[in-house]
Amino acid sequence: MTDQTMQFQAEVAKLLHIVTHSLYSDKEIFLRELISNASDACDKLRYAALTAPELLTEDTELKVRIAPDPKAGTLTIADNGIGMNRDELVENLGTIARSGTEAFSRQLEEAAKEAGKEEGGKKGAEAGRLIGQFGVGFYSAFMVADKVTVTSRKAGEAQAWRWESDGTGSYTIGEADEGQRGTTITLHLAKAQKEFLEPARLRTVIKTYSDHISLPVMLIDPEKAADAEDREEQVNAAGALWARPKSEVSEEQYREFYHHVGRAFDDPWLTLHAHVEGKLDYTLLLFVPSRRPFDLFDPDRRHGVKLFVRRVFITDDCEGLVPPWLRFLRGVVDSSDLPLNVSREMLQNNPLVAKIRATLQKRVLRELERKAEKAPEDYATFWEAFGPVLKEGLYEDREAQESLLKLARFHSSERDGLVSLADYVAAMKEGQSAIYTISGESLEALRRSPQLEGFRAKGVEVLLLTDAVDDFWQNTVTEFDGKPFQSVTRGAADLGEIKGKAKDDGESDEAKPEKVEGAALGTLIAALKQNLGEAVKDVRETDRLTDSAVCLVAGDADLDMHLARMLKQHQRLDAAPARILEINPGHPLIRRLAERAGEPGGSDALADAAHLLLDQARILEGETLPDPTAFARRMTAVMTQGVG
Ligand SMILES: Nc1ncnc2c1ncn2[C@@H]1O[C@H](COP(=O)(O)OP(=O)(O)OP(=O)(O)O)[C@@H](O)[C@H]1O
Repeated sequence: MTDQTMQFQAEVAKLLHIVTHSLYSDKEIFLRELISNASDACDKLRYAALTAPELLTEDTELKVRIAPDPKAGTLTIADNGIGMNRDELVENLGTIARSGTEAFSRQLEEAAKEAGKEEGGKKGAEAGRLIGQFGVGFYSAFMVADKVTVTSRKAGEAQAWRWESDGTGSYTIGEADEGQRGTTITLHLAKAQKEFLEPARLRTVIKTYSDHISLPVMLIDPEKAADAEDREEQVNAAGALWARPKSEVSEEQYREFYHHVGRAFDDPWLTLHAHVEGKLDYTLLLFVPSRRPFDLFDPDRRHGVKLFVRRVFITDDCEGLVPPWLRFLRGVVDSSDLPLNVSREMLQNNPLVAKIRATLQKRVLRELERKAEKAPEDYATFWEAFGPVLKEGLYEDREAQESLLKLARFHSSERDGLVSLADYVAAMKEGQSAIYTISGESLEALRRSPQLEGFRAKGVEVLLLTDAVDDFWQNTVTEFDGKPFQSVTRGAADLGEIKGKAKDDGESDEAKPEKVEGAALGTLIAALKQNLGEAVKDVRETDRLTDSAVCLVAGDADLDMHLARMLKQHQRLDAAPARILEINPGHPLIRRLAERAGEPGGSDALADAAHLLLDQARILEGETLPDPTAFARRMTAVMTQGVG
């Protein structure tokens, strides 16, 4: 059968173009990527052989072999792992079957464009980071090779296949003669990349990036005769890194292991390595990345912790091992108690796994607490990246709630930087009984919210919540340290009870604007209600406004306004419940309207004004008006009167 020519999936073609043209720095990482894949392939074979031992009856010493051939100008990376059949070659090396691919290639293109401008440098590293994060691992071969040939025979199958490409748009695939199990990747090195034929250079690269790989990585010396005993040299330390005592593992080794196991390019922000002994014996080697992976919120995203049983890789998809709200973790759990032949199905609802998870969770939270205490600024960068995910735990896991509330940080209306709930409580004013919050799309928008005015005037701190998850945990978590959470856009403000800044500053009550009170206020409120009818739930005075005339808030028992808006946007709610229009009795406009309302025929005369006030409040909320035409008509009428 002749070879077939196939086109790369569009995204792959685009990535390849970027990989071959724009990444100037760190070309040597191609070797790390290919060794990493080879090691994974051996892990997979070892796991498959647990239930199908015939797969591993011959060629039982799993290893990776690196063979430079200076005469041919090629570098070969071979493994005797699981291998790939034709369909798998097409699927794995011709497409990227992952969600988020498009967003990724866009980011990459931008980073690459910038890198092009400055020849490598920081942006080059940025592109490299993105590549590592996405794990386009294999394609990095094209950073150094003009042509790549992959031959592979899948364990348990007879036919070997050859895949070949020069990295521009298409590849060929056809039957191959070689019969060795596993995958052999031959890189036809580009002229400028011949350094990767030198054993000394290869040795350094392997040592640097792949020392932690648990199977032997052998380097073949092309100068030595094929039958020479010392022709093959093991370059890496081999042996599971996580099984070593902490004292014997260097920072660099942890980092490189993290890159391998986490498919990452950044430095780990936190490394947690523990041998747990007792009723259960297991080892944890976990990492918190320093950067947020681009697909953290992808609903299909899984956690990145691999499960091993006595050094044998079992799965990277053990659902119960890590709570979803810690899905940013990377690393390894190696258990001595689970049976080696445990199937992935057996792992579901497994009590041993649940126990490991409980300890893992506790340890990670404890480490985070330590970091938060010892290095608050550093912790703040972590929180910015992963706080939104951790906060999911507030409603998903009641047991973790208390620890998570301690770990949570928030932006505030009164201070720069992030504050903890303990900080907040310590700064509460006399007479203040609740922890005030406001949620919305962005800090800027929230800071402009009219609902904050009265709080600001009194120096009462309000936590500014901008993550989508904030609306949800607030329905579950009712209090911290005995203080209830209270949204300033829902229910009444009890500012009257709080002794605020104004008084502390010695400002007298006389300085406050004159307020509409008593019957006059009652008449105005009645007039507004009459004119607005069903459009509002209620109209009432408030002390939460100082500069604005009006604002909207949700009723006590209703959904908070931001949540209602979000649900409506996502078609999860037909119509947001009618809100309460609050008016500022000290505002000149409200005073003027109150006078007008008291005159004969006042209520009818205020029809336009009532609707304009409501529309204005809606605009302040960033909402679209239900009837813009009516708004324009009323506005024009009022302006005409005003100008006239
Ligand atoms: N040496 C190999 N042996 C067997 N399969 C391989 C080998 N190299 C790559 N593959 C297969 O090709 C797929 C794609 O590899 P690639 O390096 O592009 O990404 P990846 O390893 O899946 O990265 P990530 O884990 O970040 O998704 C792998 O998932 C694996 O299934």
